[in-house]
Amino acid sequence: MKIALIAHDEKKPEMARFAAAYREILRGHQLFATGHTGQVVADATQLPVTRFNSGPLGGDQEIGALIAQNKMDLIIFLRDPLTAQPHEPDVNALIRLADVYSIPLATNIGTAEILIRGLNAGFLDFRKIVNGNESCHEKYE
Ligand SMILES: O=C(CO)COP(=O)(O)O
Repeated sequence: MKIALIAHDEKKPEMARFAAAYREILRGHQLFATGHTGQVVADATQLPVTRFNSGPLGGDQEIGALIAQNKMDLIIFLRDPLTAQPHEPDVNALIRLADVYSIPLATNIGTAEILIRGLNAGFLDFRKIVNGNESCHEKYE
């Protein structure tokens, strides 16, 4: 599965603890992240992370583009609800696209815990069917 990990600055320590705690689950998947979060996750886990631009410089939009192409299966986005973000429209756009394409998205650590354990338990296997259908469509186009 393709997993996007994103955290606003105040939530980066929480993301580092989360990624380290669930390293054994995350290592079986492809990890993507906005720029600084990617560095935090890579440092915490020593796992490979594909890093995009930093959020304020377009990283949220880059991940949103992957969602629109059906190339993202799970998003953990630890948002800071107490700090105004200069790129709030980009944050909202990413969350909107996750809703448009029905991609599981956690915006806080409580939901993130449930989704990562659900991933490990196979609850996200429906994504394989969605991805399989995409291949079928490509085959007949
Ligand atoms: O701002 C962000 C998400 O909106 C995160 O960006 P960074 O991971 O580069 O700090």
